[in-house]
Amino acid sequence: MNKQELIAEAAAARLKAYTPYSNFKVGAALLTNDGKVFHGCNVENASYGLCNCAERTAFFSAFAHGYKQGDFAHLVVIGETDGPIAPCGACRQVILELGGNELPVLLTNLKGDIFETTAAAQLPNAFGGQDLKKQ
Ligand SMILES: O=c1ccn([C@H]2C[C@H](O)[C@@H](CO)O2)c(=O)[nH]1
Repeated sequence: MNKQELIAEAAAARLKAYTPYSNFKVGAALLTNDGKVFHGCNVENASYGLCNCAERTAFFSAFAHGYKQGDFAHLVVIGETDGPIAPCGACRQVILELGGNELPVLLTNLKGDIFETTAAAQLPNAFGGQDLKKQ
């Protein structure tokens, strides 16, 4: 699957977003090394703090289907932003741990602006499992 096809998957995922509160729809497409694509969309809730972003939805769905860090080839995220969408801090933390440092991340918008980065580049000096002292 090429980048444009994966962007199209993310755009399709975006249309499934449940956003009665923000009306801001985000889509994600997470490609696995064996060629499967997991869709993610943001899913909101009247209890605002329970809203889940598109990026985390995609990763959690992939993990629920048995995929794990090392199994992913590419993440694409799309939203209706002026420039390429910028994942929130919580998602950067999750993308890094579940996707791994080197995971290529393509951020885009409905106009086709593209920013290509990696999971680690999106969260410098990250907190991680290595920081947790074993008791
Ligand atoms: O990268 C992003 C940024 C925001 N949102 C969602 C969270 C919330 O539902 C809405 C507004 O913040 O957009 C995402 O899903 N991904």
